[in-house]
Amino acid sequence: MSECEGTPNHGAQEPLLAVSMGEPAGIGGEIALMAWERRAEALPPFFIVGDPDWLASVARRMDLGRVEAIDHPNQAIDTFARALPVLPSPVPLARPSWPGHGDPLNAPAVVGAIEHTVALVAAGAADGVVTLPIHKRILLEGGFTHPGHTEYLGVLAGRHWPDQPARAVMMLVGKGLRVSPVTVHMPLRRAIEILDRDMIVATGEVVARALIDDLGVESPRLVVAGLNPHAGEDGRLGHEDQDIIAPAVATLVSRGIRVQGPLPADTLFHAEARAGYDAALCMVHDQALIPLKTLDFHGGVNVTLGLPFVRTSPDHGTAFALAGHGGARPDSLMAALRVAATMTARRRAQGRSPRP
Ligand SMILES: NC(=O)c1ccc[n+]([C@@H]2O[C@H](COP(=O)([O-])OP(=O)(O)OC[C@H]3O[C@@H](n4cnc5c(N)ncnc54)[C@H](O)[C@@H]3O)[C@@H](O)[C@H]2O)c1
Ligand SMILES: N[C@H](C(=O)O)[C@H](O)COP(=O)(O)O
Repeated sequence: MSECEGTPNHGAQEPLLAVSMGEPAGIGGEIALMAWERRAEALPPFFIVGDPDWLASVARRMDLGRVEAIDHPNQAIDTFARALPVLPSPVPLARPSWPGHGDPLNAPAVVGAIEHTVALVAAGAADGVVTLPIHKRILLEGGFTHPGHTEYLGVLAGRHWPDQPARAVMMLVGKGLRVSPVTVHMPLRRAIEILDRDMIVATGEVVARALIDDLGVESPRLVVAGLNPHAGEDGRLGHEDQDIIAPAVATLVSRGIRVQGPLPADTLFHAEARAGYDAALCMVHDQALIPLKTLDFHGGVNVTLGLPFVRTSPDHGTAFALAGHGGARPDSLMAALRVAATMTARRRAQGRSPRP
């Protein structure tokens, strides 16, 4: 497992990462400033896409870092040496933001920053996207219609790269573990209702491809978790394992992917089990994210696979209770920046980077 320890390639062209501002009332601003203060710890240069006044006020309140507005991403690398660069997003905040008090009226600015960040990468102005956490309920109350970044980034990929079919797949990576949920942000009851063979096969194919191309695993070994207790106990504790998951695994095997399953999920994540595979496909969100966040909450990184561009994120959310109080740790964001830099360097070496 190398993603979280990987150092960026400071070669001829340094990776430059565009970071969307996320929820302004959350901890995103302060962890970005903390990460900038620790830029000497093998962090790639990055700039925030968002509201410069908002970030400057976070910096003043928390006595953290320095902020400098830039007009174009090509100023970011020079600026990064003396201040955290902020490129104004085309959609300004509607109202001033207070730590811990998200405002749905600011949702268009939060979403606008995500959109602009992807547009910059599509235009070749940055290598990859890192997103600061959004607050999903507040965005939904503000009119956003997508349940998370992962789903929306799939839509934006189609908008900017119409000739490159994308299937956005969530993967969380942390020390010794990579997990991908097949169903993501939806009620558990609905996830079980819609789970089908095609979804598992499509997710498995994206994961296997990305492990090779983006994460440097030459011959990936996948495992697929069962859905029911003990993977259904041969149909006595539920039918999905036999009727849906086993046929999906057979299809993946027939397509040349090294994969086993369905395996009982309760015994899939202990140390010896983890040593036996490179990524686990899980059937529902929490089946994947609980083990990852338990093992490596502060080092975990959320990566979106299957896109024409690199996107990573810290594995945590807006942590409203911490915002403005100084207790937030920047570790997961720093890991996300390093993983994005490693992935973009790899894509550049393969001739797959949008940045010339
Ligand atoms: N990438 C993202 O945009 C993302 C990821 C996860 C959750 N979220 C969203 O964030 C919101 C809040 O979610 P939540 O409360 O379930 O999870 P959370 O990750 O915000 O907080 C969970 C716990 O971890 C702590 N914590 C989180 N980040 C920390 C950090 N950097 N340093 C120290 N402690 C930290 C919090 O104080 C809290 O106790 C929700 O709307 C959720 O959807 C967004
Ligand atoms: N499920 C993710 C997690 O808990 O880390 C989180 O909601 C972020 O998802 P997006 O990156 O799709 O917003």
